[in-house]
Amino acid sequence: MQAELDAQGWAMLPELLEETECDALAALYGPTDIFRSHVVMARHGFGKGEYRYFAYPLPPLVQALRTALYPRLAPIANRWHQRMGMDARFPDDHADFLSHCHDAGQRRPTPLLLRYGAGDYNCLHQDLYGAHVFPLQIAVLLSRPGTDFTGGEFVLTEQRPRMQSRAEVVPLDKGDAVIFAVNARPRAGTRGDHRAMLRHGVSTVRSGHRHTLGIIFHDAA
Ligand SMILES: O=C(O)CCC(=O)C(=O)O
Ligand SMILES: [Fe+2]
Repeated sequence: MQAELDAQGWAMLPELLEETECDALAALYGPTDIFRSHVVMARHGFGKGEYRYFAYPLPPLVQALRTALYPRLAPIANRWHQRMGMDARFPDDHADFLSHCHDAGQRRPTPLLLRYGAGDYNCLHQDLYGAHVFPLQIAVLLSRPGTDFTGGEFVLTEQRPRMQSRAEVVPLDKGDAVIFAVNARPRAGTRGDHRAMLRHGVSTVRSGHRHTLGIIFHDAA
């Protein structure tokens, strides 16, 4: 996972969740008070489809994933920041990082559930919610491609300084996760490291329904 992240700025985590866990998470989607807000993407020009940010306390599985994945990523995040000449460093424990976010006024939870139907899509974007940014995030596909939906591929683009963008499609199956750079990643070049900028999005869903769980490690202002 670490070698792939360093080489391409993203890596797959196959079979992160069981089928039943995916179904249970997708079934949470709806107008209940386990969510703090509801975003209809077309209203903001973000695409078409909708999502809801979880409220605190997060559902136990989401909380457990966020807490358990963070310490595996923090050393990579620290190495990336060093290579990119960025000052921020990340503690080993997610609770410690969150208290820095909270002290800086970034107090609102960012894990989210997304829901797409036929014709929906998610424009290329970056999930930045304030000055504190943990440079890696995770998305888990909760639906089965080819069965629950068609189209709707997870897309990443990378832009190097003064160069054209390159796109990759991440071949996720139900329960698979992708770890990817939130904004910049270090890229080794002939004259040392430089920053490449990543964006992510979802191509148009052709049929059916597609659900995703997003885990972002910084909280929002
Ligand atoms: O639905 C997707 O696969 C993308 C979700 C997303 O933008 C995110 O998790 O930040
Ligand atoms: Fe996103």
